[in-house]
Amino acid sequence: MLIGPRDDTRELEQLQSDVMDVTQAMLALPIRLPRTRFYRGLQARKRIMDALRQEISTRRENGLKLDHRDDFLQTLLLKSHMDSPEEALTDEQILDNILTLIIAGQVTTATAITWMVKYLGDNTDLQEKLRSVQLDLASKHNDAPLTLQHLNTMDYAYKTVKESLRMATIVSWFPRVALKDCQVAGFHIKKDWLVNVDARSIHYDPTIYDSPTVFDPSRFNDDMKPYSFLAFGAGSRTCLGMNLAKIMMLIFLHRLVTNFRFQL
Ligand code: HEM
Repeated sequence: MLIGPRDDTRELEQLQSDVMDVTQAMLALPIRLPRTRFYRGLQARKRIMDALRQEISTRRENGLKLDHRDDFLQTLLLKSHMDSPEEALTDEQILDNILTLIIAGQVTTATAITWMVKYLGDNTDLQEKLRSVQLDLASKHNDAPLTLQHLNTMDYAYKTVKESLRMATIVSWFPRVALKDCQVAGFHIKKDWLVNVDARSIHYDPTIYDSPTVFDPSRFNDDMKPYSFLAFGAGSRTCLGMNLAKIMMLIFLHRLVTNFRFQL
């Protein structure tokens, strides 16, 4: 989707391991010494950028318009090719955009799906209920390939996705800098203070969610308090890939429960 399918398995494995190293470095102490997690992340980032640079130059050599790839890198390249020089993205900006989307979208979604499988494996009664709803939907759709319209009818599955995201809280906190003195819920916050929004604590707050440690998709039958569900953040920095992630999780869930029965 971002840079098209990779033909070379070794290249793909290297990319996956590099993405993992960059992700882990983001949570490491910033010590630039060989063998540290941070240093490994920097090296991995450089390898990813070099590989992407190589990909860009190959596509340019092949002639962008003749190279009929249907992925995000191609879209950015074609756009920068057609834009006026002042508006066009530089290669470095294109590379940064692709790397951001790989890092922000890959491990988050994979981790969210893994937790969803675990919660359903632990709660086989809910899994059974979901299976029956999804099989019923599949038969109504005559087992046709899934479309957005189909996904929009998957109410219980969507609540299962949300409940998994609440309990797993993949991005646990969002660091911010206060731009001016302000008050939040009676607390005085001074300009330049570092503030952490603790999404996990909100997701497990019993005054917001009844029995917060219980996996219960039906809790989302009721209207929610504003800012009580922060799996994708909130406000102007809300996750850019939120809808894509929800779609990927829904499709995975549908395929999983309509084909397998599992327990952990
Ligand atoms: C289940 C999967 C995902 C979760 C839980 C998730 C979570 C988040 C959260 C909490 C933020 C806000 C961070 C903050 O406010 O500091 C965020 C931002 C972002 N996410 Fe996601 N994300 C997911 C999937 C994706 C995907 C699939 C993509 C793209 C392909 C993506 C791209 C981004 C980008 C670009 C931002 C930064 C937005 C900005 O700062 O303007 N995410 N994500």
